[in-house]
Amino acid sequence: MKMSLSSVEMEWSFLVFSSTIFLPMLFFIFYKRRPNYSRLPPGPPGWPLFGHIFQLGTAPHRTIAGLKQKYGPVVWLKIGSVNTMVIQSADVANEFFKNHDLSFINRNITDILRSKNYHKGSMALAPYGVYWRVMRRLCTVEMFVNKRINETESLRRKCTDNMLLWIEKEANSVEGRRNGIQVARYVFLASFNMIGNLMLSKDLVDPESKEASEFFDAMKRIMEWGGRPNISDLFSWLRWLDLQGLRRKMDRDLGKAMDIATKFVKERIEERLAGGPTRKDFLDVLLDFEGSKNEPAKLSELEINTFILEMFLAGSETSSTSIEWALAELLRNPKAMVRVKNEISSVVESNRKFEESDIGKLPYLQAVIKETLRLHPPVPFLVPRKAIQDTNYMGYLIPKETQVFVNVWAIGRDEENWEEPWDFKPERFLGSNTDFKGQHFEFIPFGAGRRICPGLPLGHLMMHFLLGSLLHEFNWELDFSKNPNTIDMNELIGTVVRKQEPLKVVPTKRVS
Ligand code: HEM
Repeated sequence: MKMSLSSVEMEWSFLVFSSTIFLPMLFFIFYKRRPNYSRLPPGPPGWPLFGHIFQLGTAPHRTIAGLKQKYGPVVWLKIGSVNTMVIQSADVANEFFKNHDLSFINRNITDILRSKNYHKGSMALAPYGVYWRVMRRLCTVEMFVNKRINETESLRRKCTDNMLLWIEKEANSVEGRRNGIQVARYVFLASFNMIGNLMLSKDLVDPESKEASEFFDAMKRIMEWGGRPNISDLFSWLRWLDLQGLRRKMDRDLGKAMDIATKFVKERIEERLAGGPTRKDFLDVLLDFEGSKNEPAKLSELEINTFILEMFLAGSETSSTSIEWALAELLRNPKAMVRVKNEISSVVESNRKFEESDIGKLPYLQAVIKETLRLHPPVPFLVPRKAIQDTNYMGYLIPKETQVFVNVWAIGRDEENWEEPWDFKPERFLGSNTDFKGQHFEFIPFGAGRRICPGLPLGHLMMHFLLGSLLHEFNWELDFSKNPNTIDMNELIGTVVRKQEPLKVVPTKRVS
């Protein structure tokens, strides 16, 4: 009995001993290994109420990139009352898209995107759910699938030929010869018409028509309002005052663009009712849609109109801006210009046009496009995501509703991934398998994960075809007031980052 008691005592003393020695050790080990749920990512101190608004400057992607050195690749900001996390390196982007894509799958809907109920029909803003999945499926299976894209080559040919004619005409005018032409305007119109033909089987714009310039200007303004910081988003309780008048401006310009889209849809519905031809363009696909099981039976008029507009908004400015940056970089880097032109003339005989089928034989042209997108991603923060739930990300507890910027501009210029990251060097992509399809996180200008740009195959083709044709048909020079060192490379921040000073160039037609 005594023996057994002393063994109990011994066991007890052992337990007491072990718990005083080992438990703190275990706790220490556990605590050290446990992800740190209790804190937010680091970031600079902000102002009460305003947070970091005043510190972002005129080019927030550049300002925030500068914070990486001090705060690391995941930065926490308060933009007014909005919790904001910024991701700024390939490694943390990899973790974000591979392991947390679903937790951050929604979008942040700003005040002006509620104009005309745009957010209710938009796929880019739709929350993760049935409607978004239906529209994504239509995009990937019906519109941007390789077969359909290949079938519509002649439409892109027609739009590109028109663009080349417009450019030639203006280049030969007195004004064009003296001051050069704004090339991005023509590329925008060509991209716009390409999307118009795919969507609606129509050439929608002609630079000489009044409606064209009205539509073009409305679209440009919509993009600009979309990229402006808005007090209504920073302090939602001030929304009703619309202090900067952005909601009013958006109502006006989006209303104008919506009216034009509505007109086309109505015409098509009437044409179909009158027994007109089935075109099987994207509008027909939208009108023919019949949902199964939990899906909506048909798409509403608002959904169809908004979707059409969105394709133009998402596809034309991004592509034309990229081509403008590419030409500006080539003019600043004459060796690269000579090399890409030589490559094109070695593949495309001078007595024929540049064809889409040439693109695969032109690795340097492809590298020029990649290098342009690395240095000038048109959407530098991607389309901001939003946390659908509290999420443990990299040991930080990110609250529900936090908006997330993925700073692809900073990632594309990160010394950890790129040698001489500030220089335009297309050859870095030659012989490298790095591409922009969302698998190489050091280079994600089209995004990654479930919400990666669905228009990537079309955007890719349009950019190569348009730039290749421009380089094949013309020699490009700067107007007399500029030289390669004085080209203005400043950015104009909107939904898409454009060149602040539109590139003016003097084209000379190639002699065949
Ligand atoms: C240079 C060309 C283009 C670039 C750089 C670009 C870039 C992007 C980016 C960064 C996103 C957000 C991705 C994310 O959240 O991870 C996006 C989304 C989107 N893009 Fe593009 N894009 C281009 C061309 C196009 C084209 C040609 C179309 C269609 C005609 C298009 C339609 C869309 C749509 C509908 C979304 C929203 C997807 C969703 O939320 O699920 N884009 N794009």
